[in-house]
Amino acid sequence: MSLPEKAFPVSWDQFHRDARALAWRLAGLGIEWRGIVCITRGGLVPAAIICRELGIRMIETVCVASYHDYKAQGQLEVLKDVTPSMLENDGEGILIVDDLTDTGKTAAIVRAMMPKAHFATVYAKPKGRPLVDTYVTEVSQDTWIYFPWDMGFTYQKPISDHQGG
Ligand SMILES: O=P(O)(O)OC[C@H]1O[C@H](OP(=O)(O)OP(=O)(O)O)[C@H](O)[C@@H]1O
Ligand code: HPA
Ligand SMILES: [Mg+2]
Repeated sequence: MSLPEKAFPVSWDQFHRDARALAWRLAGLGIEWRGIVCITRGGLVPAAIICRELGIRMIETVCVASYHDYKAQGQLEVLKDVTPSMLENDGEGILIVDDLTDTGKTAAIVRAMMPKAHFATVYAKPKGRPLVDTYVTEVSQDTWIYFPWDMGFTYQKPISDHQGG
């Protein structure tokens, strides 16, 4: 298995804009949402922005973990299931939110819980894209997305140093 080599760093400002763009797309669908189910932990951040924009106040979580090591996916664990009221009518009217879909494994497990829910992510890689109904930006499979909550300020080498010039 090859690990993603390219980097796609995202600032707070960029993430806010992209999550708002996702909210605009979702608003355009004209669906009256029963509630949001966000996939922790990454889905908490876009869910906060989307529920504010769409006026949704019923927010639930499904707690899933898989990337225990940096860039490497391990065993997928559902740490907490979604509350039963979200599962009614196969999840119809429910908006599932995550920060991104990569291999699509997390999306597949949550979709199976609520097959009629609408699945939205801010970013999508090609393998995960078919599992998502609405997303904003696609990045290639060999790219790692660096989210602002995982980052700090560090010195950056000049580009010429990387080129060995
Ligand atoms: O499409 P996949 O290959 O399944 O990967 C996507 C998932 O991986 C990350 O979560 P992670 O399991 O790292 O947990 P976190 O949200 O707590 O960071 C990300 O937030 C997605 O939920
Ligand atoms: N960035 C951050 N977390 C992730 C990624 C990524 O590209 N893929 C799966 N979890
Ligand atoms: Mg996650």
